[in-house]
Order: sequence, then C-alpha cells, then structure tokens
Amino acid sequence: MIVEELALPGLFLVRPEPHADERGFFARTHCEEEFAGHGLIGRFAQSSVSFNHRRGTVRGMHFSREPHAETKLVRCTSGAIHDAVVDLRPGSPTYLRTEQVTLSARNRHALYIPAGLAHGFQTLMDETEILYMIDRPFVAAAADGLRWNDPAFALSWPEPVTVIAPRDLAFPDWAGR
Ligand SMILES: Cc1cn([C@H]2C[C@H](O)[C@@H](COP(=O)(O)OP(=O)(O)O[C@H]3O[C@@H](C)C(=O)[C@@H](O)[C@H]3O)O2)c(=O)[nH]c1=O
Repeated sequence: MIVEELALPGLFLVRPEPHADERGFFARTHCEEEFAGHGLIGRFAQSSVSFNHRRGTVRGMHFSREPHAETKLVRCTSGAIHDAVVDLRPGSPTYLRTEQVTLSARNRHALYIPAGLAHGFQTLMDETEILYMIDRPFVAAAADGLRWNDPAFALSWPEPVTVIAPRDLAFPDWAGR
C-alpha cells in the first residue's frame, strides 16, 4: 500500500499496490500494523455500505460531535465518487480548508479521514457503492453536518445534484454556528 498524507494534516490517501499475475491481482487494502506506522488508527469497530441509485447523488457533509467523532476509511467498490472533506478541527493549521479527491472502483483508492473533518460525496455514476470502515459505534445524537453548498466553503461539485436527503439540504449556514 502507498499511504500518502494530503494537504490537510492527518488526511491520507491509501492506494493498493497490486501483485499481478495471469489470474488478476492481489492487493492489501488496509493493514493495522502499517497504518500504525503512519500514526493512523488501524482497528475499526464497524463497516457500513452506502448504495446510491443515481449519478449526481450527494450525501453529506457529515461529522460527529465529540466525544463520538469518527475516524473513517472510505472506498468506492462500485462506480465512482467525487469525495470531499472540510477541516473542522479548531486550532488546526488548515481549519476550514477543504480537500476533494476521486475514489472509484477502478482506481481502488481509499481516503482515511481523521476525526474532526466533515465528509461528503457526489456519485459520478449510477449504482455507485461506498464501503466505510469506522473506528467506533455510530451515535445518532452526535451526528451533525454542513450543507453541501454552504457559502463558507469553496466546495465544487462536478455534476448537477440529482438526489439529496432533506436533512442534508436543511443544515444551517456554518457562519454563526
Ligand atoms: C451513518 C449511519 C446511519 N445509520 C442509520 C441512520 C439512518 O436511519 C440511516 C441513514 O443514515 P444517513 O441518512 O445519515 O446516511 P448517510 O447520509 O449515507 O450518512 C453517511 O454519509 C456520509 C457522507 C458519511 O461520511 C457517513 O459517515 C455517514 O454519515 O442509517 C446507522 O444506523 N449507522 C450509521 O453509521
């Protein structure tokens, strides 16, 4: 695996290194020991899948409030997504800065998202599926979010938004929170 830190501290892109032969290839996608070597959490309490019928679907931008802030490893197992994060860690040198990457079944990249970042994505293909590994149990009362088009953030979305949950549309402006 190639584990590469991106522009936000603690945010990592994880790329498998295939061992190829005539059958296809084998590649590690996650390794507790190797993650620990990069200072990352490598043990996850739960996995979840997100299936999306339509291209252009937006989910997010979600985060969990302390003491339930989640660290997530996100990969796309079918189709493709434009994935986005916002740094909400007070005191971070990149506070309120964003990062966006493409994750696809084809590139097999995963994004390691540390606690304190908001996360969301837009599907780039129909029938897109996401696999999450999350370091702790989900606590609904701690779940919160930012609006996908909040003017406080320069998030760009490559497609017209076709489907979005009412809850995600209703997150208030970040300014004043
Ligand atoms: C996130 C989550 C939801 N649920 C339940 C709550 C609800 O009834 C149903 C659907 O939840 P949501 O509408 O929040 O699902 P969704 O909008 O897909 O939420 C996800 O969005 C992306 C952007 C993330 O980063 C994820 O961590 C998660 O927040 O599933 C769980 O049981 N466990 C979980 O971990």
